[in-house]
Amino acid sequence: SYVIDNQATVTPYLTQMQDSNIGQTIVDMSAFPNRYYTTTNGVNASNWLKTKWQQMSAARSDILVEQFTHTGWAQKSVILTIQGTDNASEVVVLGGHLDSINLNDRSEAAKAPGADDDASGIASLTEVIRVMLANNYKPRRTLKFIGYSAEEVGLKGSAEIAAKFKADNVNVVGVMQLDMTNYKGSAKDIYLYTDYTNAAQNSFVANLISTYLPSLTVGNDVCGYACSDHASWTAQGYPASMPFESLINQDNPYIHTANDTYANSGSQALGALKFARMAMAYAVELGSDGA
Ligand SMILES: N[C@H](Cc1ccc(I)cc1)C(=O)NO
Ligand SMILES: [Zn+2]
Ligand SMILES: [Zn+2]
Repeated sequence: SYVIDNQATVTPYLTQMQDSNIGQTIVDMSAFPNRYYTTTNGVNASNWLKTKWQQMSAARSDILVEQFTHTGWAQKSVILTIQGTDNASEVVVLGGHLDSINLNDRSEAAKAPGADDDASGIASLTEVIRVMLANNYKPRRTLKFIGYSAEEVGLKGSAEIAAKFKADNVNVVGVMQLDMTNYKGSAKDIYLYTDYTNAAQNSFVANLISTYLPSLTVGNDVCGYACSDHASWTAQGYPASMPFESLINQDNPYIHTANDTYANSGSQALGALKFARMAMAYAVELGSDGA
């Protein structure tokens, strides 16, 4: 249910979240020459994320980090699962994509740092995981953090994963997509996209922001097409939301080029921290619900 009743847990977690950690993850992840879904660098970036999440969660026997092998390309998606305690059959998904693209060069040596698109989203999710683990948080529902492969070439990774979840009858009660969280292109802080998403969950996310992050301003917009991995989940009938950094006509001009760098996001991660905190509130409020 969309009742907000975990302030005692969420509020202290939010204060522990740090932009410096998010910034470091963006720097580390955008150091790969590219993360394109068919290159060696792309495969290495996936393995790097798996190892990072595995090392973070090594002490927790209720946490599994695995890679999802896709059909027809080498770069795997990465899934970190925190098994729920007494309502584990209900699943909450938070995702971002780990691949990147340079539209002018798809070769092995292409420069596609993808700092904002979408190292920022992965870094935001990683800070959520870090603070949850630092506090030994144990959700009642199962939480799945997913770094999708091959988003840039038609949401291929999330399409396969969402279809598999549906085929396996997984009861996903909510999905949040973080794709581009660190470039402030518009006046407001967070824009909830209303197409290819779920209206009721979007209202819940807006309520989470006004409850936990009252200084942040919220807007709405539409993509007009299936603009990120949330659309793969919506296509399978699951409720998804896509909080985004800007209005569609003011999106980061550097994406999909060699210039999507941390420096061109202002060499800061205060923007991504806002999204990380929103994601934390979403994950704990939904994750803490019993059957
Ligand atoms: N198409 C998306 C970028 C993108 C997503 C939403 C909006 I609004 C504008 C641009 C993409 O490249 N995701 O990786
Ligand atoms: Zn993206
Ligand atoms: Zn992109």
